[in-house]
Amino acid sequence: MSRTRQMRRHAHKMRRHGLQPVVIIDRDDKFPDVAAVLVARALWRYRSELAPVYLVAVLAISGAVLHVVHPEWWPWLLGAATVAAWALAIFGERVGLVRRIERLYAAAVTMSGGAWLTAATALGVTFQPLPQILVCGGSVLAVPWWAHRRRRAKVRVDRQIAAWPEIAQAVGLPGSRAQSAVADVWGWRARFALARGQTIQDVMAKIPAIESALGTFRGAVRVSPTRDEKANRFELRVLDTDPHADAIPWPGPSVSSITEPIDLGPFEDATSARVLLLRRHGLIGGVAGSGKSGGINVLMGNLSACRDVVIWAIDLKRGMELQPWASCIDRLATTPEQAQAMLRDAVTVLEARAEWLTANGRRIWDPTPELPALIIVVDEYAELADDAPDAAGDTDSIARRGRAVAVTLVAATQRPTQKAMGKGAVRSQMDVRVSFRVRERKDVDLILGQGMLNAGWHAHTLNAPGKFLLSAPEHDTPRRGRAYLLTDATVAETAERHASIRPALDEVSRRALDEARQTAPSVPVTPSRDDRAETALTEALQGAPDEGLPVAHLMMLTQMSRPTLYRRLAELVKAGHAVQVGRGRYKAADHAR
Ligand SMILES: Nc1ncnc2c1ncn2[C@@H]1O[C@H](COP(=O)(O)OP(=O)(O)OP(=O)(O)O)[C@@H](O)[C@H]1O
Repeated sequence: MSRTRQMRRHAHKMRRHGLQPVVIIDRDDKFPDVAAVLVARALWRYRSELAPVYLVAVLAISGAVLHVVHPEWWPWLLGAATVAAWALAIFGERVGLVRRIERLYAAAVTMSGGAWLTAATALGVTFQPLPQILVCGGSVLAVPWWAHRRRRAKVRVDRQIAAWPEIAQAVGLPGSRAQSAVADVWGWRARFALARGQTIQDVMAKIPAIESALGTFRGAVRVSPTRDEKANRFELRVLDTDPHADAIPWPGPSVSSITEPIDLGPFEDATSARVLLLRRHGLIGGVAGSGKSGGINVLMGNLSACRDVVIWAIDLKRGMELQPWASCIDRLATTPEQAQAMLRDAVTVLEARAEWLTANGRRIWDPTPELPALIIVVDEYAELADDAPDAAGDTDSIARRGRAVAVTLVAATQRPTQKAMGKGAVRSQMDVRVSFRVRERKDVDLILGQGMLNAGWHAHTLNAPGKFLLSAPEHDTPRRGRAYLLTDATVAETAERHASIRPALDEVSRRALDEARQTAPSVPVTPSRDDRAETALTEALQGAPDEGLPVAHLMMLTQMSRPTLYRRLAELVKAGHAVQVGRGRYKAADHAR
Protein backbone atom coordinates (compact mmCIF):
# COMPACT_ATOMS: atom_id res chain seq x y z
CA MET A 1 0.00 0.00 0.00
CA SER A 2 1.35 3.45 -0.90
CA ARG A 3 2.18 5.85 1.91
CA THR A 4 -0.58 8.24 0.76
CA ARG A 5 -3.25 5.51 0.89
CA GLN A 6 -2.05 4.45 4.29
CA MET A 7 -2.40 7.97 5.58
CA ARG A 8 -5.87 8.38 4.10
CA ARG A 9 -7.03 5.14 5.80
CA HIS A 10 -5.56 6.36 9.06
CA ALA A 11 -7.35 9.68 8.71
CA HIS A 12 -10.62 7.89 7.92
CA LYS A 13 -10.24 5.75 11.04
CA MET A 14 -9.58 8.81 13.20
CA ARG A 15 -12.67 10.54 11.85
CA ARG A 16 -14.74 7.45 12.69
CA HIS A 17 -13.58 7.87 16.28
CA GLY A 18 -14.46 11.53 16.25
CA LEU A 19 -10.84 12.69 16.05
CA GLN A 20 -9.44 15.33 13.72
CA PRO A 21 -6.80 14.03 11.30
CA VAL A 22 -3.37 15.58 11.64
CA VAL A 23 -1.97 16.93 8.40
CA ILE A 24 1.60 15.80 7.86
CA ILE A 25 3.48 17.07 4.86
CA ASP A 26 6.75 15.53 3.74
CA ARG A 27 8.77 15.68 0.59
CA ASP A 28 7.38 12.46 -0.92
CA ASP A 29 3.72 13.33 -0.65
CA LYS A 30 2.41 16.42 -2.36
CA PHE A 31 -0.61 18.10 -0.83
CA PRO A 32 -0.55 21.31 -2.85
CA ASP A 33 -4.17 22.12 -2.07
CA VAL A 34 -3.72 21.51 1.68
CA ALA A 35 -0.56 23.63 1.79
CA ALA A 36 -2.32 26.47 -0.04
CA VAL A 37 -5.22 26.25 2.38
CA LEU A 38 -2.84 26.40 5.33
CA VAL A 39 -1.04 29.44 3.91
CA ALA A 40 -4.31 31.18 3.08
CA ARG A 41 -5.56 30.44 6.58
CA ALA A 42 -2.43 31.88 8.14
CA LEU A 43 -2.69 34.99 5.95
CA TRP A 44 -6.27 35.40 7.13
CA ARG A 45 -5.58 34.52 10.74
CA TYR A 46 -2.74 37.01 11.00
CA ARG A 47 -4.52 39.64 8.88
CA SER A 48 -4.27 42.22 11.61
CA GLU A 49 -0.50 41.83 12.05
CA LEU A 50 -0.01 41.63 8.27
CA ALA A 51 -2.23 44.63 7.48
CA PRO A 52 0.77 46.97 6.80
CA VAL A 53 2.19 44.41 4.33
CA TYR A 54 -1.18 44.11 2.61
CA LEU A 55 -1.48 47.88 2.39
CA VAL A 56 1.98 48.19 0.82
CA ALA A 57 1.09 45.48 -1.69
CA VAL A 58 -2.22 47.14 -2.56
CA LEU A 59 -0.47 50.49 -3.06
CA ALA A 60 2.20 48.94 -5.30
CA ILE A 61 -0.31 47.07 -7.47
CA SER A 62 -2.71 50.04 -7.67
CA GLY A 63 0.19 52.37 -8.55
CA ALA A 64 1.37 50.05 -11.32
CA VAL A 65 -2.14 49.65 -12.79
CA LEU A 66 -3.09 53.33 -12.54
CA HIS A 67 0.21 54.42 -14.13
CA VAL A 68 -0.57 52.29 -17.18
CA VAL A 69 -4.32 52.98 -17.38
CA HIS A 70 -4.89 56.51 -16.02
CA PRO A 71 -1.63 58.34 -15.29
CA GLU A 72 -3.52 61.65 -15.63
CA TRP A 73 -5.59 60.87 -12.47
CA TRP A 74 -2.80 61.88 -10.11
CA PRO A 75 -4.20 65.31 -9.12
CA TRP A 76 -7.54 63.66 -8.19
CA LEU A 77 -5.77 61.05 -6.11
CA LEU A 78 -3.83 63.69 -4.25
CA GLY A 79 -7.02 65.67 -3.60
CA ALA A 80 -8.90 62.56 -2.41
CA ALA A 81 -6.06 61.56 -0.07
CA THR A 82 -5.92 65.06 1.43
CA VAL A 83 -9.67 65.19 2.03
CA ALA A 84 -9.71 61.66 3.50
CA ALA A 85 -6.78 62.42 5.83
CA TRP A 86 -8.42 65.66 6.97
CA ALA A 87 -11.78 63.89 7.56
CA LEU A 88 -10.11 61.14 9.62
CA ALA A 89 -8.24 63.66 11.75
CA ILE A 90 -11.41 65.67 12.45
CA PHE A 91 -14.23 63.10 12.47
CA GLY A 92 -12.27 59.88 13.14
CA GLU A 93 -14.13 59.30 16.40
CA ARG A 94 -17.22 58.32 14.40
CA VAL A 95 -15.35 55.36 12.93
CA GLY A 96 -14.06 54.18 16.29
CA LEU A 97 -10.82 56.17 16.56
CA VAL A 98 -11.50 57.33 20.08
CA ARG A 99 -8.12 58.75 20.97
CA ARG A 100 -6.62 61.82 19.32
CA ILE A 101 -3.33 60.04 18.69
CA GLU A 102 -5.19 57.29 16.83
CA ARG A 103 -6.93 59.83 14.58
CA LEU A 104 -3.61 61.55 13.81
CA TYR A 105 -2.00 58.21 13.00
CA ALA A 106 -4.84 57.26 10.65
CA ALA A 107 -4.58 60.67 8.95
CA ALA A 108 -0.79 60.35 8.59
CA VAL A 109 -1.05 56.87 7.04
CA THR A 110 -3.80 57.99 4.63
CA MET A 111 -1.89 61.08 3.56
CA SER A 112 1.43 59.21 3.12
CA GLY A 113 -0.19 56.32 1.23
CA GLY A 114 -2.18 58.75 -0.94
CA ALA A 115 0.89 60.85 -1.72
CA TRP A 116 2.90 57.77 -2.70
CA LEU A 117 0.07 56.49 -4.91
CA THR A 118 -0.17 59.90 -6.55
CA ALA A 119 3.55 59.87 -7.36
CA ALA A 120 3.48 56.25 -8.55
CA THR A 121 0.47 56.95 -10.81
CA ALA A 122 2.19 59.92 -12.38
CA LEU A 123 5.74 58.56 -12.57
CA GLY A 124 5.52 54.74 -12.35
CA VAL A 125 6.22 52.43 -9.38
CA THR A 126 9.81 51.81 -10.41
CA PHE A 127 10.65 55.52 -10.63
CA GLN A 128 13.60 56.04 -8.23
CA PRO A 129 13.39 56.25 -5.23
CA LEU A 130 9.63 55.37 -5.03
CA PRO A 131 10.17 51.63 -4.24
CA GLN A 132 12.55 52.46 -1.40
CA ILE A 133 10.18 55.09 -0.04
CA LEU A 134 7.32 52.56 -0.05
CA VAL A 135 9.29 49.91 1.82
CA CYS A 136 10.95 52.23 4.33
CA GLY A 137 7.89 54.44 4.89
CA GLY A 138 5.67 51.36 5.19
CA SER A 139 8.00 49.85 7.80
CA VAL A 140 8.19 53.02 9.85
CA LEU A 141 4.45 53.61 9.82
CA ALA A 142 3.78 49.96 10.65
CA VAL A 143 5.55 50.18 14.02
CA PRO A 144 2.79 52.07 15.87
CA TRP A 145 0.26 49.68 14.33
CA TRP A 146 2.06 46.62 15.59
CA ALA A 147 2.62 48.18 18.99
CA HIS A 148 -0.96 49.44 19.48
CA ARG A 149 -2.33 47.90 22.70
CA ARG A 150 -6.02 48.12 21.87
CA ARG A 151 -5.55 46.55 18.45
CA ARG A 152 -3.55 43.70 19.93
CA ALA A 153 -6.15 43.18 22.62
CA LYS A 154 -8.92 43.08 20.05
CA VAL A 155 -7.05 40.57 17.92
CA ARG A 156 -6.55 38.33 20.92
CA VAL A 157 -10.22 38.50 21.79
CA ASP A 158 -11.24 37.74 18.22
CA ARG A 159 -8.96 34.71 18.19
CA GLN A 160 -10.24 33.38 21.47
CA ILE A 161 -13.84 33.91 20.41
CA ALA A 162 -13.10 32.13 17.13
CA ALA A 163 -11.66 29.24 19.12
CA TRP A 164 -14.69 29.11 21.46
CA PRO A 165 -16.53 26.23 19.70
CA GLU A 166 -13.48 23.99 20.30
CA ILE A 167 -13.01 25.28 23.84
CA ALA A 168 -16.70 24.76 24.59
CA GLN A 169 -16.49 21.21 23.31
CA ALA A 170 -13.38 20.55 25.39
CA VAL A 171 -14.75 21.90 28.65
CA GLY A 172 -18.12 20.21 28.31
CA LEU A 173 -20.31 23.10 27.17
CA PRO A 174 -20.86 22.05 23.55
CA GLY A 175 -23.21 24.22 21.56
CA SER A 176 -22.67 27.42 23.53
CA ARG A 177 -21.67 30.31 21.30
CA ALA A 178 -20.31 33.83 21.58
CA GLN A 179 -22.68 36.65 20.69
CA SER A 180 -20.49 39.70 21.16
CA ALA A 181 -17.13 40.58 22.64
CA VAL A 182 -15.27 43.73 23.60
CA ALA A 183 -11.77 44.40 24.84
CA ASP A 184 -11.70 46.64 27.90
CA VAL A 185 -9.09 48.18 30.17
CA TRP A 186 -8.56 45.04 32.23
CA GLY A 187 -8.95 42.36 29.54
CA TRP A 188 -12.07 41.42 27.64
CA ARG A 189 -15.74 40.64 28.09
CA ALA A 190 -18.06 38.57 25.95
CA ARG A 191 -21.69 37.60 25.99
CA PHE A 192 -22.48 33.98 25.28
CA ALA A 193 -25.62 32.02 24.49
CA LEU A 194 -25.94 28.59 26.07
CA ALA A 195 -27.10 25.46 24.32
CA ARG A 196 -30.46 24.04 25.26
CA GLY A 197 -30.56 22.84 28.86
CA GLN A 198 -27.23 24.36 29.90
CA THR A 199 -27.28 26.76 32.84
CA ILE A 200 -25.01 29.45 34.17
CA GLN A 201 -24.26 27.13 37.11
CA ASP A 202 -22.81 24.60 34.62
CA VAL A 203 -20.52 27.34 33.31
CA MET A 204 -19.45 28.42 36.79
CA ALA A 205 -18.52 24.87 37.66
CA LYS A 206 -16.31 24.84 34.55
CA ILE A 207 -14.36 28.03 35.32
CA PRO A 208 -11.01 26.29 36.03
CA ALA A 209 -11.37 24.31 32.77
CA ILE A 210 -12.19 27.49 30.83
CA GLU A 211 -9.14 29.22 32.32
CA SER A 212 -6.98 26.35 31.22
CA ALA A 213 -8.48 26.23 27.72
CA LEU A 214 -8.06 29.98 27.22
CA GLY A 215 -4.50 29.80 28.52
CA THR A 216 -5.09 32.51 31.13
CA PHE A 217 -3.69 32.67 34.65
CA ARG A 218 -5.65 31.05 37.48
CA GLY A 219 -8.44 33.25 38.71
CA ALA A 220 -8.61 35.30 35.50
CA VAL A 221 -12.08 34.19 34.43
CA ARG A 222 -15.34 35.55 35.84
CA VAL A 223 -18.78 34.34 34.89
CA SER A 224 -21.91 36.31 35.61
CA PRO A 225 -25.50 36.49 34.37
CA THR A 226 -26.19 39.06 31.68
CA ARG A 227 -28.06 42.23 32.60
CA ASP A 228 -31.30 40.95 31.10
CA GLU A 229 -31.10 37.92 33.48
CA LYS A 230 -31.82 35.46 30.65
CA ALA A 231 -31.26 31.91 31.89
CA ASN A 232 -29.59 30.82 28.66
CA ARG A 233 -27.06 33.64 28.47
CA PHE A 234 -23.94 34.47 30.44
CA GLU A 235 -21.19 37.02 30.45
CA LEU A 236 -17.59 35.91 30.51
CA ARG A 237 -14.88 38.26 31.73
CA VAL A 238 -11.26 37.48 31.21
CA LEU A 239 -8.79 39.64 33.07
CA ASP A 240 -5.26 40.36 31.86
CA THR A 241 -4.53 42.46 34.87
CA ASP A 242 -6.24 42.35 38.24
CA PRO A 243 -8.29 45.52 38.84
CA HIS A 244 -7.88 44.79 42.54
CA ALA A 245 -4.12 44.39 42.46
CA ASP A 246 -3.51 47.40 44.69
CA ALA A 247 -5.03 48.30 48.03
CA ILE A 248 -7.87 50.80 47.65
CA PRO A 249 -7.87 53.64 50.18
CA TRP A 250 -11.15 54.35 51.94
CA PRO A 251 -12.82 57.42 50.47
CA GLY A 252 -14.73 58.17 53.68
CA PRO A 253 -18.23 57.17 54.80
CA SER A 254 -20.81 56.53 52.09
CA VAL A 255 -23.78 56.92 54.43
CA SER A 256 -25.14 59.17 57.13
CA SER A 257 -28.04 56.91 58.08
CA ILE A 258 -28.38 53.20 58.71
CA THR A 259 -31.29 53.26 56.23
CA GLU A 260 -28.74 53.66 53.41
CA PRO A 261 -26.60 50.88 51.95
CA ILE A 262 -22.98 50.87 53.08
CA ASP A 263 -20.21 50.80 50.47
CA LEU A 264 -17.69 48.10 51.41
CA GLY A 265 -15.41 48.55 48.41
CA PRO A 266 -15.51 48.29 44.62
CA PHE A 267 -16.33 45.21 42.58
CA GLU A 268 -14.07 44.43 39.66
CA ASP A 269 -16.16 46.49 37.26
CA ALA A 270 -15.64 49.49 39.58
CA THR A 271 -19.26 49.52 40.80
CA SER A 272 -19.65 49.71 44.58
CA ALA A 273 -20.42 46.71 46.76
CA ARG A 274 -23.21 48.43 48.67
CA VAL A 275 -25.16 46.55 51.25
CA LEU A 276 -27.97 47.52 53.59
CA LEU A 277 -27.54 46.49 57.22
CA LEU A 278 -30.80 47.84 58.58
CA ARG A 279 -32.93 45.01 59.94
CA ARG A 280 -30.38 42.46 58.79
CA HIS A 281 -27.86 40.36 60.66
CA GLY A 282 -24.45 39.99 59.08
CA LEU A 283 -21.78 37.33 59.03
CA ILE A 284 -18.19 38.08 58.04
CA GLY A 285 -15.91 35.10 57.54
CA GLY A 286 -12.42 34.34 56.33
CA VAL A 287 -9.11 32.90 57.49
CA ALA A 288 -6.70 34.85 59.68
CA GLY A 289 -5.09 37.58 57.62
CA SER A 290 -7.78 37.58 54.94
CA GLY A 291 -8.92 41.08 55.81
CA LYS A 292 -11.84 40.56 58.19
CA SER A 293 -10.67 43.26 60.55
CA GLY A 294 -10.15 45.53 57.58
CA GLY A 295 -13.76 44.83 56.58
CA ILE A 296 -14.93 45.62 60.10
CA ASN A 297 -13.04 48.91 59.94
CA VAL A 298 -14.94 49.89 56.78
CA LEU A 299 -18.16 48.95 58.53
CA MET A 300 -17.24 50.91 61.67
CA GLY A 301 -16.20 53.94 59.62
CA ASN A 302 -19.65 53.98 58.06
CA LEU A 303 -21.73 52.98 61.09
CA SER A 304 -20.04 55.63 63.21
CA ALA A 305 -21.07 58.22 60.60
CA CYS A 306 -24.76 57.32 61.10
CA ARG A 307 -26.62 59.40 63.65
CA ASP A 308 -29.38 56.82 63.90
CA VAL A 309 -27.44 53.80 65.12
CA VAL A 310 -25.98 52.96 68.50
CA ILE A 311 -22.98 50.66 68.27
CA TRP A 312 -22.23 48.03 70.85
CA ALA A 313 -19.22 45.81 70.31
CA ILE A 314 -17.75 42.61 71.65
CA ASP A 315 -14.07 42.03 71.15
CA LEU A 316 -12.70 39.20 73.22
CA LYS A 317 -9.20 39.64 71.84
CA ARG A 318 -8.88 42.16 74.67
CA GLY A 319 -10.31 44.89 72.49
CA MET A 320 -7.36 44.87 70.14
CA GLU A 321 -9.38 45.23 66.95
CA LEU A 322 -12.21 47.46 68.08
CA GLN A 323 -10.43 49.53 70.72
CA PRO A 324 -9.43 52.23 68.19
CA TRP A 325 -13.17 52.83 67.66
CA ALA A 326 -13.91 53.01 71.39
CA SER A 327 -14.90 56.67 71.21
CA CYS A 328 -17.73 55.78 68.83
CA ILE A 329 -18.82 52.61 70.59
CA ASP A 330 -21.53 53.06 73.18
CA ARG A 331 -20.56 49.87 74.99
CA LEU A 332 -17.50 47.75 74.40
CA ALA A 333 -17.24 44.31 76.01
CA THR A 334 -13.78 42.80 76.20
CA THR A 335 -14.41 40.00 78.69
CA PRO A 336 -16.84 37.07 78.47
CA GLU A 337 -18.76 38.44 81.49
CA GLN A 338 -19.20 41.84 79.91
CA ALA A 339 -20.19 40.23 76.62
CA GLN A 340 -22.78 38.09 78.34
CA ALA A 341 -24.21 41.09 80.19
CA MET A 342 -24.30 43.10 76.99
CA LEU A 343 -26.20 40.44 75.08
CA ARG A 344 -28.62 40.08 77.98
CA ASP A 345 -29.19 43.82 77.83
CA ALA A 346 -29.65 43.70 74.08
CA VAL A 347 -32.47 41.19 74.62
CA THR A 348 -33.97 43.50 77.27
CA VAL A 349 -33.81 46.34 74.72
CA LEU A 350 -35.39 44.26 72.02
CA GLU A 351 -38.23 43.15 74.30
CA ALA A 352 -38.87 46.69 75.51
CA ARG A 353 -38.93 47.97 71.95
CA ALA A 354 -41.28 45.21 70.85
CA GLU A 355 -43.66 46.12 73.68
CA TRP A 356 -43.42 49.80 72.84
CA LEU A 357 -44.20 49.09 69.18
CA THR A 358 -47.27 47.07 70.14
CA ALA A 359 -48.42 49.73 72.57
CA ASN A 360 -48.03 52.40 69.90
CA GLY A 361 -49.68 50.38 67.16
CA ARG A 362 -46.50 50.20 65.11
CA ARG A 363 -45.08 47.20 63.35
CA ILE A 364 -41.44 48.15 62.97
CA TRP A 365 -38.87 50.37 64.61
CA ASP A 366 -37.88 53.07 62.11
CA PRO A 367 -34.49 54.35 63.18
CA THR A 368 -34.04 58.07 63.77
CA PRO A 369 -31.42 59.83 65.92
CA GLU A 370 -34.00 59.80 68.75
CA LEU A 371 -34.97 56.17 68.18
CA PRO A 372 -31.71 54.70 66.93
CA ALA A 373 -31.06 51.19 65.65
CA LEU A 374 -28.78 49.05 67.81
CA ILE A 375 -26.01 47.12 66.07
CA ILE A 376 -23.87 44.69 68.01
CA VAL A 377 -20.57 44.01 66.29
CA VAL A 378 -18.87 40.82 67.48
CA ASP A 379 -15.28 40.18 66.48
CA GLU A 380 -14.20 36.54 66.75
CA TYR A 381 -17.64 35.14 67.35
CA ALA A 382 -16.17 31.68 67.92
CA GLU A 383 -14.46 32.87 71.09
CA LEU A 384 -17.74 34.19 72.37
CA ALA A 385 -19.35 30.79 71.86
CA ASP A 386 -16.41 29.13 73.66
CA ASP A 387 -15.97 31.59 76.53
CA ALA A 388 -19.54 32.68 77.14
CA PRO A 389 -21.66 29.66 76.21
CA ASP A 390 -24.50 30.97 78.36
CA ALA A 391 -24.94 33.86 75.96
CA ALA A 392 -26.09 31.49 73.20
CA GLY A 393 -29.74 31.84 74.18
CA ASP A 394 -29.52 35.62 73.94
CA THR A 395 -27.75 35.70 70.58
CA ASP A 396 -30.41 33.31 69.38
CA SER A 397 -33.18 35.64 70.54
CA ILE A 398 -31.52 38.63 68.91
CA ALA A 399 -31.01 36.72 65.67
CA ARG A 400 -34.61 35.56 65.54
CA ARG A 401 -36.45 38.58 66.91
CA GLY A 402 -34.14 41.54 66.44
CA ARG A 403 -35.04 42.63 62.91
CA ALA A 404 -38.37 44.39 63.47
CA VAL A 405 -36.96 46.35 66.43
CA ALA A 406 -33.71 47.19 64.63
CA VAL A 407 -31.48 45.28 67.05
CA THR A 408 -29.02 43.40 64.89
CA LEU A 409 -25.85 41.36 65.08
CA VAL A 410 -22.78 41.56 62.86
CA ALA A 411 -20.47 38.66 63.64
CA ALA A 412 -16.98 38.04 62.32
CA THR A 413 -15.40 34.63 62.58
CA GLN A 414 -12.82 32.45 60.89
CA ARG A 415 -15.03 29.39 60.40
CA PRO A 416 -18.67 29.64 61.38
CA THR A 417 -19.10 25.99 62.27
CA GLN A 418 -22.20 24.96 64.12
CA LYS A 419 -20.06 24.80 67.25
CA ALA A 420 -18.60 28.24 66.73
CA MET A 421 -21.99 29.73 65.99
CA GLY A 422 -23.59 28.16 69.04
CA LYS A 423 -26.34 25.62 68.87
CA GLY A 424 -29.12 27.85 67.72
CA ALA A 425 -30.33 29.38 64.54
CA VAL A 426 -27.97 32.34 64.53
CA ARG A 427 -26.19 31.52 61.29
CA SER A 428 -29.36 30.77 59.38
CA GLN A 429 -30.69 34.20 60.34
CA MET A 430 -27.75 36.05 58.82
CA ASP A 431 -28.97 37.67 55.61
CA VAL A 432 -25.76 39.47 54.74
CA ARG A 433 -22.71 37.26 54.28
CA VAL A 434 -19.29 38.56 53.46
CA SER A 435 -16.67 35.94 52.75
CA PHE A 436 -13.03 36.87 52.61
CA ARG A 437 -10.60 34.11 51.60
CA VAL A 438 -11.32 30.73 53.15
CA ARG A 439 -8.83 27.91 53.46
CA GLU A 440 -10.93 25.00 52.28
CA ARG A 441 -13.61 24.74 49.67
CA LYS A 442 -16.11 23.40 52.17
CA ASP A 443 -15.77 26.58 54.25
CA VAL A 444 -17.49 28.46 51.42
CA ASP A 445 -20.78 26.77 52.27
CA LEU A 446 -20.22 27.38 55.99
CA ILE A 447 -19.92 31.12 55.51
CA LEU A 448 -22.09 31.79 52.50
CA GLY A 449 -24.65 29.02 52.84
CA GLN A 450 -25.30 25.50 51.65
CA GLY A 451 -24.74 24.96 47.93
CA MET A 452 -22.94 28.23 47.34
CA LEU A 453 -19.63 26.57 46.40
CA ASN A 454 -21.33 24.65 43.62
CA ALA A 455 -23.11 27.81 42.53
CA GLY A 456 -19.74 29.37 41.78
CA TRP A 457 -18.99 31.28 45.00
CA HIS A 458 -15.30 30.39 45.03
CA ALA A 459 -14.07 32.23 48.11
CA HIS A 460 -11.14 29.82 48.37
CA THR A 461 -9.67 31.36 45.20
CA LEU A 462 -9.56 34.93 46.54
CA ASN A 463 -5.89 35.75 46.33
CA ALA A 464 -5.23 38.88 48.37
CA PRO A 465 -6.32 40.24 51.75
CA GLY A 466 -9.40 42.41 51.54
CA LYS A 467 -10.90 40.57 48.55
CA PHE A 468 -14.38 39.32 49.31
CA LEU A 469 -17.59 37.86 47.96
CA LEU A 470 -20.82 39.43 49.13
CA SER A 471 -24.08 37.54 49.42
CA ALA A 472 -27.18 39.52 50.35
CA PRO A 473 -30.73 39.79 49.04
CA GLU A 474 -29.56 42.39 46.52
CA HIS A 475 -26.33 40.52 45.68
CA ASP A 476 -27.16 37.06 44.43
CA THR A 477 -24.31 36.43 42.01
CA PRO A 478 -20.66 35.86 42.93
CA ARG A 479 -18.72 39.02 42.16
CA ARG A 480 -15.35 39.79 43.66
CA GLY A 481 -15.01 42.95 45.65
CA ARG A 482 -12.06 44.46 47.44
CA ALA A 483 -12.68 46.13 50.76
CA TYR A 484 -11.37 49.61 51.20
CA LEU A 485 -8.31 49.82 53.39
CA LEU A 486 -8.28 52.16 56.39
CA THR A 487 -4.88 52.99 57.75
CA ASP A 488 -4.45 53.24 61.53
CA ALA A 489 -4.28 57.01 61.15
CA THR A 490 -7.56 57.08 59.20
CA VAL A 491 -9.24 54.95 61.87
CA ALA A 492 -8.02 57.26 64.64
CA GLU A 493 -8.99 60.41 62.78
CA THR A 494 -12.43 59.05 61.75
CA ALA A 495 -13.21 57.80 65.25
CA GLU A 496 -12.28 61.20 66.67
CA ARG A 497 -14.42 63.04 64.10
CA HIS A 498 -17.48 60.84 64.52
CA ALA A 499 -17.36 60.62 68.32
CA SER A 500 -19.31 63.87 68.71
CA ILE A 501 -22.24 62.76 66.56
CA ARG A 502 -22.92 59.46 68.27
CA PRO A 503 -26.50 59.19 69.51
CA ALA A 504 -27.55 57.81 72.89
CA LEU A 505 -29.91 54.90 73.31
CA ASP A 506 -33.54 55.92 73.16
CA GLU A 507 -35.63 56.54 76.24
CA VAL A 508 -37.62 53.29 75.84
CA SER A 509 -34.48 51.14 75.81
CA ARG A 510 -32.74 53.10 78.56
CA ARG A 511 -35.69 52.85 80.89
CA ALA A 512 -35.95 49.10 80.27
CA LEU A 513 -32.26 48.67 81.06
CA ASP A 514 -32.54 50.69 84.26
CA GLU A 515 -35.50 48.61 85.39
CA ALA A 516 -33.69 45.38 84.54
CA ARG A 517 -30.72 46.51 86.58
CA GLN A 518 -32.88 47.28 89.58
CA THR A 519 -34.56 43.90 89.48
CA ALA A 520 -31.33 41.99 88.84
CA PRO A 521 -28.58 43.93 90.55
CA SER A 522 -26.17 41.01 90.38
CA VAL A 523 -25.78 41.32 86.61
CA PRO A 524 -22.45 43.01 85.99
CA VAL A 525 -22.99 46.01 83.75
CA THR A 526 -21.01 48.95 82.56
CA PRO A 527 -22.82 51.90 84.16
CA SER A 528 -23.57 54.54 81.57
CA ARG A 529 -24.49 57.27 84.09
CA ASP A 530 -22.46 56.80 87.15
CA ASP A 531 -23.36 59.29 89.87
CA ARG A 532 -19.79 60.00 90.81
CA ALA A 533 -18.87 60.68 87.22
CA GLU A 534 -21.84 63.05 86.92
CA THR A 535 -20.71 65.00 89.97
CA ALA A 536 -17.15 65.13 88.68
CA LEU A 537 -18.42 66.46 85.34
CA THR A 538 -20.54 69.17 86.94
CA GLU A 539 -17.65 70.25 89.13
CA ALA A 540 -15.18 70.24 86.24
CA LEU A 541 -17.45 72.38 84.09
CA GLN A 542 -18.09 74.77 86.94
CA GLY A 543 -14.39 75.15 87.56
CA ALA A 544 -13.45 75.40 83.88
CA PRO A 545 -11.50 78.45 82.69
CA ASP A 546 -13.14 80.94 80.33
CA GLU A 547 -11.87 79.11 77.25
CA GLY A 548 -13.49 75.88 78.53
CA LEU A 549 -11.98 72.48 79.25
CA PRO A 550 -10.99 70.12 76.44
CA VAL A 551 -12.83 66.79 76.15
CA ALA A 552 -9.66 64.79 76.82
CA HIS A 553 -9.32 66.60 80.13
CA LEU A 554 -12.97 66.03 81.03
CA MET A 555 -12.60 62.33 80.20
CA MET A 556 -9.72 62.09 82.59
CA LEU A 557 -11.56 63.89 85.39
CA THR A 558 -14.83 61.99 85.01
CA GLN A 559 -13.51 58.61 83.87
CA MET A 560 -16.42 58.57 81.39
CA SER A 561 -16.01 56.94 77.99
CA ARG A 562 -15.82 59.41 75.16
CA PRO A 563 -19.28 58.68 73.71
CA THR A 564 -20.89 58.86 77.14
CA LEU A 565 -19.12 62.13 77.81
CA TYR A 566 -20.14 63.60 74.48
CA ARG A 567 -23.68 62.44 75.04
CA ARG A 568 -23.85 64.03 78.50
CA LEU A 569 -22.26 67.23 77.22
CA ALA A 570 -24.79 67.41 74.38
CA GLU A 571 -27.61 66.90 76.89
CA LEU A 572 -26.22 69.56 79.24
CA VAL A 573 -25.79 72.03 76.38
CA LYS A 574 -29.35 71.33 75.20
CA ALA A 575 -30.69 71.87 78.72
CA GLY A 576 -28.76 75.13 78.98
CA HIS A 577 -26.45 73.90 81.77
CA ALA A 578 -23.27 73.89 79.70
CA VAL A 579 -21.87 75.72 76.69
CA GLN A 580 -19.44 74.69 74.01
CA VAL A 581 -16.72 77.32 73.91
CA GLY A 582 -14.56 76.13 71.04
CA ARG A 583 -13.82 72.94 69.13
CA GLY A 584 -14.10 70.19 71.76
CA ARG A 585 -14.01 72.66 74.72
CA TYR A 586 -16.81 73.06 77.26
CA LYS A 587 -17.68 74.94 80.46
CA ALA A 588 -20.76 75.35 82.64
CA ALA A 589 -23.28 77.90 81.34
CA ASP A 590 -23.41 79.73 84.68
CA HIS A 591 -19.86 79.09 85.81
CA ALA A 592 -18.10 81.72 87.87
CA ARG A 593 -16.37 84.24 85.62
N1 LIG B 1 -8.85 45.77 52.07
C1 LIG B 1 -7.56 45.55 52.12
N2 LIG B 1 -6.76 45.95 51.11
C2 LIG B 1 -5.44 45.70 51.16
N3 LIG B 1 -4.81 45.07 52.16
C3 LIG B 1 -5.55 44.64 53.19
C4 LIG B 1 -6.96 44.85 53.22
N4 LIG B 1 -7.43 44.31 54.36
C5 LIG B 1 -6.37 43.80 55.01
N5 LIG B 1 -5.24 43.99 54.31
C6 LIG B 1 -3.89 43.58 54.70
O1 LIG B 1 -3.93 42.26 55.23
C7 LIG B 1 -3.42 42.21 56.55
C8 LIG B 1 -4.31 41.33 57.43
O2 LIG B 1 -5.60 41.87 57.47
P1 LIG B 1 -6.57 41.75 58.72
O3 LIG B 1 -5.83 41.98 59.99
O4 LIG B 1 -7.75 42.60 58.43
O5 LIG B 1 -6.96 40.22 58.60
P2 LIG B 1 -7.93 39.40 59.51
O6 LIG B 1 -8.67 38.51 58.61
O7 LIG B 1 -8.71 40.28 60.39
O8 LIG B 1 -6.92 38.57 60.37
P3 LIG B 1 -7.10 38.16 61.89
O9 LIG B 1 -8.24 37.19 61.89
O10 LIG B 1 -5.78 37.57 62.22
O11 LIG B 1 -7.40 39.43 62.65
C9 LIG B 1 -3.40 43.65 57.03
O12 LIG B 1 -2.29 43.91 57.78
C10 LIG B 1 -3.37 44.48 55.77
O13 LIG B 1 -2.05 44.84 55.43
